[in-house]
Amino acid sequence: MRVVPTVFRDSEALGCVLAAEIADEIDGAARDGRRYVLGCPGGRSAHSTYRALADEVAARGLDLGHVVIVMMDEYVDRDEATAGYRRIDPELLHSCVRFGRREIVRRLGAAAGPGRGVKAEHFLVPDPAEPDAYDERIAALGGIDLFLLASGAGDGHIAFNPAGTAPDARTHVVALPEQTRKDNLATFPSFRGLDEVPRYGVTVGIGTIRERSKRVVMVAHGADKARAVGRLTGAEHYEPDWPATIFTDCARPRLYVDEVALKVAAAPTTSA
Ligand SMILES: N[C@@H]1[C@@H](O)[C@H](O)[C@@H](COP(=O)(O)O)O[C@@H]1O
Repeated sequence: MRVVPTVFRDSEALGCVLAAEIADEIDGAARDGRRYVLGCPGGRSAHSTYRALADEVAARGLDLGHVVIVMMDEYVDRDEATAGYRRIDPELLHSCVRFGRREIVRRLGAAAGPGRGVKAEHFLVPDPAEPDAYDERIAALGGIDLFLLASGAGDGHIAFNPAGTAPDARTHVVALPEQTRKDNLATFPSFRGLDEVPRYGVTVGIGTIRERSKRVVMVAHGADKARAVGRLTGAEHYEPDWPATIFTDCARPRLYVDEVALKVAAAPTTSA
């Protein structure tokens, strides 16, 4: 279905509203004695939400012992000798594991207080050595209560699913297209050039996102996401050349954008 965007003044305002929604859901799950499973991207899109969520956790005195964080992807190295894959060193500045530990788990843990943060065993990352296990784990958790989603700026990748991904794809290893790797230069400014961006990733599949999410919020802000916002607002169903459009086929989809991204998306294009 076509999703009408909810428009915010800027990424900070967006993050505050989305964080309050997540805090309500975390609180509601705790009262019902349920776990709460949050799907998370690395990168810039949800950063303001993670920051604002820490403020909510502190202000409300939330205990996060029932919260499970499901990271959507990670870069991997290919071992040419064995043709096997393994996650990159989690200490590298562009590691999604590093991002998740610092910007989500540690930040929320500091806000919650000692013994009240997300438990170490509740921080999940796909393993390229056994990608199927990630789907099984997510299914065993009962699915994902809320999957926060982001779109690649230049090619519409979602998690690391490239253009042309089958709509029923499960967690899998991908060779990253050049445009995805270029997009990631902006996502992780620690990269000094394209050669430093890894060539492989492990990612939740598009089918995993669609079938296992109870609701999704696609987040896009900033002028460089204008093309993404144009595609995301224009799609009724999954369009394989812009994989992030899968969010339109997910349960209870929402699209949160900022004024700049929407304004640039709506501006007439000029030709030379
Ligand atoms: N591996 C990350 C994804 O997890 C993220 O969703 C995407 C968008 O990042 P940004 O929000 O910075 O544009 O970038 C990378 O591909």
